[in-house]
Amino acid sequence: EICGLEHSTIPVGSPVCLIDPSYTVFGKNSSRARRHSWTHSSPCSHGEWSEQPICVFTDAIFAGERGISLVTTPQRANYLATTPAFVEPAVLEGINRGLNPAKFEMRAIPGKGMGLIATAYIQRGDLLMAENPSLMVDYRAFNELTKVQYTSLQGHAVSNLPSSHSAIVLNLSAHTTDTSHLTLEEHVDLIASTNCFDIDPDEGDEDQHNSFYSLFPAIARFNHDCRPNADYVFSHRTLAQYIYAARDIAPGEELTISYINPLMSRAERQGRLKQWGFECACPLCTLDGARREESDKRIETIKKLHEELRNWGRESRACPEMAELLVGLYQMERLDTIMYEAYMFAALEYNAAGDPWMAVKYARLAVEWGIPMAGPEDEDMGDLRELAENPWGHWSWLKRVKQQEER
Ligand SMILES: C[S@@+](CC[C@H](N)C(=O)[O-])C[C@H]1O[C@@H](n2cnc3c(N)ncnc32)[C@H](O)[C@@H]1O
Repeated sequence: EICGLEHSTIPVGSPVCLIDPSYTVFGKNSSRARRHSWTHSSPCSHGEWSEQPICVFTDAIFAGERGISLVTTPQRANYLATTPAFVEPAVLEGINRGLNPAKFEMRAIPGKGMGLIATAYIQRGDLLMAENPSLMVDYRAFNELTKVQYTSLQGHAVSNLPSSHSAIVLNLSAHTTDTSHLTLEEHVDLIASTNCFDIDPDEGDEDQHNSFYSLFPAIARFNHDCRPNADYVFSHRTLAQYIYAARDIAPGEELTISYINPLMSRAERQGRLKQWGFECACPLCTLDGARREESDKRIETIKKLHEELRNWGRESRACPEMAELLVGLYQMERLDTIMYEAYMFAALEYNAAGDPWMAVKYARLAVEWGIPMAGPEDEDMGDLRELAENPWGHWSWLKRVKQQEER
């Protein structure tokens, strides 16, 4: 209990509990140390073995009074409050808004609850949504607190949001039709487990071990497909999740993302999706026996090729033909959301074999497919741009040839 407040019912806009600046990661004397005016910052819970309390921090005026609630330690809340999303509101321009004109709408989808259907032609790379989280729950809460403690904090976190925002959150799928018998805490916990994404900490966050379980209420309406037509990427700068089209999409098609790693066999995928509480009936999972087996074999080969292509030691058998095989297998498997990976491997192998023109072709393809999926700030994208500009000056130039000569 660091704020002396049990249950905050403080009106929006009243900074009621300023966190001790000694909790900031920058230290008391740093110019970046600052107190954030959380509009609500209680209650707190302390796990039996925890070093720090875990509290609810709500900024009800975040993102044009949309609001955001964090369940985390004071130190991490204060760190997040120093990032551009909080201190430079201009970076949030265009986020949390629908497309104009709209290119999709929410409809009931048989067997899946609600979902999103394209109403206009969408091009690969088009931005479909950009949204800040309503709720971010530090994994420390799950690791250090009892279920009663963390569900209570989650309940407060949602109640603290502006009422129109909390109503949207409480209207999300809780993966069970009848929620009338549930307490608020149980209801919020079910909503969180049905809809949250794991968001890894950024480089400046000292607590690198704990991700944030994060809820984006509009993005939560995307259903799963093992071969989806859209993908997501998170920006720590804007604290927003961005969804981009991974291929061209025709009106009438459902917009989907993958909730899991696509490079898994059907049995593995089904096992993982059962944890989300549903049996996947996507086109890939419902292939007939022989075609399903072929898909599984392709995935197995892709994983073996990854091992060879990632190995820059002398013992690797990697070569451009192997990378071409990988590109072909990705295409056969319709791995549109990660196609850039295969192009990246091909660019590096051609360059390492001393074929600059094929290297530039694949580097350009990797950047073209990768920017919407991995984000323009992604390190690999920077490396591939350098390769495309100057293959001879790139670290991979003739790398495999030199190794063969040394043998
Ligand atoms: C993040 S929500 C997606 C939106 C949800 N359908 C709704 O009505 O708001 C995840 C839940 O949607 C349903 N769902 C998503 N993808 C599905 C799929 N491929 N097949 C069946 N149900 C699916 C499951 O109930 C899952 O727990």
